[in-house]
Amino acid sequence: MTRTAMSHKPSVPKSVATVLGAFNSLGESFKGAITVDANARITWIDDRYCELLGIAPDAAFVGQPVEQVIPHSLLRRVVETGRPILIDIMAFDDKQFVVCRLPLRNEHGEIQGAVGFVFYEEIDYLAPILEKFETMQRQLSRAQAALTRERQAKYSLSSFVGASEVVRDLKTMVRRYALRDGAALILGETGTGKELLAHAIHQQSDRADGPFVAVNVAAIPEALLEAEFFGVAPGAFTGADRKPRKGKFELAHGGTLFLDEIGDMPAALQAKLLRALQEGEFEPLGSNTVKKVDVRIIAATSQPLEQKIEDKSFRADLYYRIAVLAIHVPPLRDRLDDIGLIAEALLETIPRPRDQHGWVITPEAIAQLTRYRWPGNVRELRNVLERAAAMAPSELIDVGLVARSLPRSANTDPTPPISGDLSERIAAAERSALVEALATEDGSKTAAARRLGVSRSQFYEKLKRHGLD
Ligand SMILES: Nc1ncnc2c1ncn2[C@@H]1O[C@H](COP(=O)(O)OP(=O)(O)OP(=O)(O)O)[C@@H](O)[C@H]1O
Repeated sequence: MTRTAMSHKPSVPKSVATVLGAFNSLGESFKGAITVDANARITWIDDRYCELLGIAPDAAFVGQPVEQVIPHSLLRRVVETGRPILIDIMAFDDKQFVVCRLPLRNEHGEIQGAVGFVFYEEIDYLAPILEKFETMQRQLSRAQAALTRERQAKYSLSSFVGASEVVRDLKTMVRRYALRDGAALILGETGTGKELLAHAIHQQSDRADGPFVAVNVAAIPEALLEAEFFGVAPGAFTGADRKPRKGKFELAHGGTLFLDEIGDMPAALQAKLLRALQEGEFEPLGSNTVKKVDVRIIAATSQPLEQKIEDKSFRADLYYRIAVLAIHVPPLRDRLDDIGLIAEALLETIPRPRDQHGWVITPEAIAQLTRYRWPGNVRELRNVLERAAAMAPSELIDVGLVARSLPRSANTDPTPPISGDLSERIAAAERSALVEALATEDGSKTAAARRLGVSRSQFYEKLKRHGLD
């Protein structure tokens, strides 16, 4: 139907007239009706509804999209889905009305349009429905507020504990990258704090007020990944799971999408992600219309992506797109100076027995922690401390407790705790450095010597002196 100004008053469609007669008998409670055509353009509005909407009955509304006259109308949904909305509540000013929307079909069952009826009911039997509606509205806004809080970044840069030089450099880089809006890639072993840094980048960026949405690519079954990322359009599936839902991309609109373990992303999804990054748009599953989004991607991986590019399991073009801002998080064994600070910060978060003030970790216990290689990094450190805390008879975490909480392999190193006079302490520190360098370099003496800045022969001589050869 074309948009025509109304020169004469349109008449009630025949199919509506009978129902209208019945509703008219409700008297004051019936507030009117409206009909639209198959394109959701208004074909008729009854006088009482015009009055309610505050428009003149002879206004030029015929032919206009229904939302232009009634912004929250759902009649378009009824013509598009062919499904009635038998009962609903719609607000006008400070009053709430009960509305009923039905599709109108021709004799072949084809959708011709829809009709909406409006009731205002002060009599008692609608009060429970309205009350329930208001309660649900309240619960919904509480749940939405909780969800918004949940989607805010949980950590700031100060949550990443550490004062060593590598960590200070890392934080400087994170601050710099936070101010740029491009995709970023965080690389590092498992448990090094990559997710924590992604939160921090978001929190320091102009997107801090927007959502922070995290997806662990490796944790989602491949068959569900696309729907999880890009959402599902209405009617995309005919099976049980046919509910339309938003994907993480859309949920992150205006904010940051953190893709953990991006190296595990299947090839087909990599192509879609690349397009979404390049064009800022994507198609939900089962839809042929594109959605535009404004999302910053921060990806993380503990796998060597270059190797995956070589064996063709990761797209080079996607890698170059996300690796423009690349951050390498060093493993914990490369920042052992920070272990005391990190351990103390982690202990603060471990519940302590009721009558204690707080955990106290002894210097010897910290020294013991620095002798381990930490393949699971800070996450493993937390586990070890939790184990020690669980065994502790008091608030004191001492070297014995730590030794018992470390994996058995860690305790095979017979390095004594650092104590005694200065020469003994220097000797113990040297021994510890030798063990540590060897562990970091996977037993390679040449690399360990280089790491410590001594010649190979000096290194061998020291190993011998400490009984480590
Ligand atoms: N420097 C740090 N200071 C304090 N806590 C840290 C630090 N680094 C990591 N953590 C804590 O260690 C745990 C693991 O960190 P996170 O999940 O960020 O690591 P990740 O590198 O993303 O791990 P994965 O690769 O396995 O996903 C978290 O509880 C985190 O809060």
